[in-house]
Amino acid sequence: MPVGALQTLNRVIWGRCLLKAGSQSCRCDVNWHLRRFHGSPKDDIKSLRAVLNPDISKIRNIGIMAHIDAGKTTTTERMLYYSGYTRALGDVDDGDTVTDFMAQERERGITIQSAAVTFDWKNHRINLIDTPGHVDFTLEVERALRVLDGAIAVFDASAGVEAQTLTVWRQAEKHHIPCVCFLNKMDKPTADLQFSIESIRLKLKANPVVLQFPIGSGRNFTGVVDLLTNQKLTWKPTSTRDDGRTFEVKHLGQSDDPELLQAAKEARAALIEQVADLDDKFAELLLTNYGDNFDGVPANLLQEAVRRVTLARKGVPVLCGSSLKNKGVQPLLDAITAYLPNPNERHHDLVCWYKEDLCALAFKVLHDKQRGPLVFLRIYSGTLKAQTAVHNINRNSTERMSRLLVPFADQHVEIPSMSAGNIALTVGLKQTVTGDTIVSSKASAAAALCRAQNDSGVGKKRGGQADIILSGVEVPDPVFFCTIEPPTMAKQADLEFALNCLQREDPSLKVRVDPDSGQTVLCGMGELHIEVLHDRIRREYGIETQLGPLQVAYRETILQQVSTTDTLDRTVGSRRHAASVNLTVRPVDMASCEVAFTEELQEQISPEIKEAVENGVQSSFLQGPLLGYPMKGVSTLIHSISVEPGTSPAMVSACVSRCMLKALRLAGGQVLEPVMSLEVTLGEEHLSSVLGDLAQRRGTVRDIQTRHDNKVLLATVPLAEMMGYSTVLRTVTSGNATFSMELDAYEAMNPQEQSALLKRMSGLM
Ligand SMILES: Nc1nc2c(ncn2[C@@H]2O[C@H](COP(=O)(O)OP(=O)(O)OP(=O)(O)O)[C@@H](O)[C@H]2O)c(=O)[nH]1
Repeated sequence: MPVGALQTLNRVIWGRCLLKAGSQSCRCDVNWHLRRFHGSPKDDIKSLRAVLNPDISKIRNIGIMAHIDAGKTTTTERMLYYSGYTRALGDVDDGDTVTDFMAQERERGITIQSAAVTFDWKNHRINLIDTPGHVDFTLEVERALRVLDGAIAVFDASAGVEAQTLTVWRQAEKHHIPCVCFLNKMDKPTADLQFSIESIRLKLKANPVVLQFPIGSGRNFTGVVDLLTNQKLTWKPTSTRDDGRTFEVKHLGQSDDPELLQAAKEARAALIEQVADLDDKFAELLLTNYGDNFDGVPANLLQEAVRRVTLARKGVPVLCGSSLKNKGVQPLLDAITAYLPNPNERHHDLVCWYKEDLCALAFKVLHDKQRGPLVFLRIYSGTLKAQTAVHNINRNSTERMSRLLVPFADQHVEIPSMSAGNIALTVGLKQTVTGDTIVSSKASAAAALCRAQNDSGVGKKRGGQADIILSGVEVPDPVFFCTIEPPTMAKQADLEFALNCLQREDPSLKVRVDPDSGQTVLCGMGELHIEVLHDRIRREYGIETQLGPLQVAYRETILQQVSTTDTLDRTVGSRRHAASVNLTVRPVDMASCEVAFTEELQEQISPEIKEAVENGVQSSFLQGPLLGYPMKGVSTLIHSISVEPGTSPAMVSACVSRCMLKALRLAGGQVLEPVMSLEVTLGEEHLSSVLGDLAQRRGTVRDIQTRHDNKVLLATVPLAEMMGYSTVLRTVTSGNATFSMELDAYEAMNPQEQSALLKRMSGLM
C-alpha cells in the first residue's frame, strides 16, 4: 500500500470533515461521522482499499428492497458493521443509521431516498442501495433497480409477501434482476418459514430455493442450518458483547438433536432434487456421480448450480435470520457474493456499441449546497476520469466533470478514476438529469451510432440516437397536488430555486403554475411525499411555505364519438393566417391518448404541418374541458386539414386545438378518479370498525385473509376518500394496524359523485 496514496486519502477524508466542521449546523454530523468511521489508521487503510477499482468479477451492484418496515435498513446497518465499515451498530429506532441520513428519515424511522453504500466483503466490492418501502417513494426503487445487477428482497417472516413487496418484485422482474430472498425477523414468535416460502411461491409466482432453515423459533431462534454445507451456524451471546460478529460453525453430527438431523437430511435432499430439476448440468452430474447418495454431493457443486439457477432466474435462493438480533446477516453477505451476478454477467443492450469507450447512465441527482448537483452514474463500459469533459447524448451537450467520488451514504471519498461496472458520484455536471446517457465525447457517440447502424438490422429497426441511448427511468404520474406559497413575495425567487433543485433530485415531483390563479402548484405521489417535500423546503432552504389543501389529480375522458370541423381565419399585422380542420374523437380503452391521420392525408401532409397538427391535439389533451385535468383514453383521427399559404404552424396548432375543444365538449365529459388498492393488516377485534369506516369511504372489499392471529383486508378505495387515513386507522385500532396502498386504476366516477365534484370545484358547494 503506497504511503503517499494513504496520505492523499486521509487528506480527502479529513478535508471533507473540516469542510463540514466549518458549518455550524453540520458539526454533530461530523462528530458522528468521525466516531463511526475513523477510529484508527487501520480503518483508513481499509477505506483506501475500498476506493481502488476492484476487478469487475468481484463487483456486486445490489439493491435491497421490500415492504415498508420489513427491515431493509436494519439489515444494511448489520452488513456495514460486519464488513468493518462502521464501528457501532446503527438502529432505526434510535435514528442513527448510516443509510437513512436525511433528518426526516431519522425522525420518522423510514427510508425516503435510496442511499448508495460501498463496502467490501471477502474480497468483493458491494455497491448496495437501500431503497424505500413506502409506495410514495416508489420511483426511488425504480431508478435504483434500473442500474442494479441483483437484489435482495427482505421479508418480515411473520407476514410473508406484503403489498409493497409485490410491487417492487414486479419492478425487479421488469428489469430481469436476479434476486435472493431474506426472511427477516425470525425472532418474532409468529415468524413462519413455511408460510413465507408458500407466499413467495403463490403471490410472487417465484420458485423459492430454500438454502437454510432456522434453529429454534421466536425468542429461542439461535441460528440456521446451512443445507449446502450441512453445517449449523449458531450465534451465542458472549459475556463481552452481543453484536453477532462471532458465531459458531459446526458440522451436523450424531451428537445433534435427531429431529434436527432428520429435518436437515430431508431438506437437503429436497434442495438437491429441486436444483437438479432446474439445472441440467447439475442433474447430469448427479446422475453420473452420486446416484441416490445425496449426502456425498459436495457443497461447491451445489452452490455453483444454485448460482446458475439464480442467474437464469429459474429460482430464488431463500435465507433466513434476524437482523435486529444480529443473526444470519453474514451468510446473507456470502450469498450476495456467491449467487448474484457481477456486472459482466448481465446483458445491457446498446452498451456493446461503445466497445471500450465510456458509457454511463445518470440515475439519480442530489443537490448539495456547497458542491451543486451531484449526479450518480452507473458505468457500463470504459472509464470515468475526474477533471474531464463528458458528453450528454440526451441533452446534446458537453460538460466538465470536476470531481469523482465513491458514495458512502452521505459520506463521499474522492478518487481519480472509476471503471466499468461501478457506481460513481460526480461533481460538476450541471445539465445532466436522471435518465441521461453519458459518454466520453460527441465523436464517441457518433462512432457508437455508426457501429449500431452498420450492424445488420438494428440500425434499420429504430435508427437515430435511440440506438445508442440507454433506456431511462419511467416516471409515474403524480396523484396528488396542492398549491404552495412563500411567506412573502420577496421569497418567491428562493422558493422557485428550491423547487428547481428538488425537481432535479426527484422526477416524481412536478411543479406547475396554475394558469388562472398564477399560484405555484406541487404535484406528488402521495400525502407523505408532499409532506416530506414541504419539510425539506423549510429545513434545507429555510423557507416557511404555506400549503393549500391537498387535492386529488383526477383525469378526464369522453363518452362518445364525435366528428367536427373548425376554421380559423385571422390577420396578424399584414399577414393572413387561415386553416381548416376536420377530425373525429372517440373514447378508447387505453391509458394514454393518441392522434392519427387518415391514410390519404398521411401521404399528402408536409412534416411541418403534421407536427403543428399533432401539437394542437396534444395540447388539448393536457387540459380536459370539464375541470381542466389531463385527458386519458381519447383517440383522435384527422380527416382533413387545409392551410392557406403564409399561415404559421402556431396558427395551425391553434385552429386544431380549438376544434379539439369543441369536439371534446360535444363528446360528453367523464371524470376519472384514481382508485387505490389498499391492504390493511389488523387484529380481528378491529375488523368490523375498519370495515365500517371503509364503507363510508366508498371502499370495495376484495378479500379478507387470515395471517396467523391477524386479518389482512384487501380493498379498493377512491384516493379522494383516503386523506388522513393513517390517523383514522391509528385511532380506530389503537395503533394496532398497518396499511399500504398503491394506485390500482383510474375509474369513472358515478354521476352523483361527479356532479358533486363539479359543483365543489366551481365553488357552488
Ligand atoms: N423483531 C425484529 N424487528 C426487526 C428486525 N429487523 C428490523 N426490525 C424492526 O422493524 C422496524 C423496521 O425496520 P427498518 O430496518 O427501518 O425497516 P425498513 O424496511 O428499512 O423500513 P422502511 O425504510 O421504512 O421501508 C424497526 O423497528 C426495526 O427495529 C428483526 O430482525 N426482528
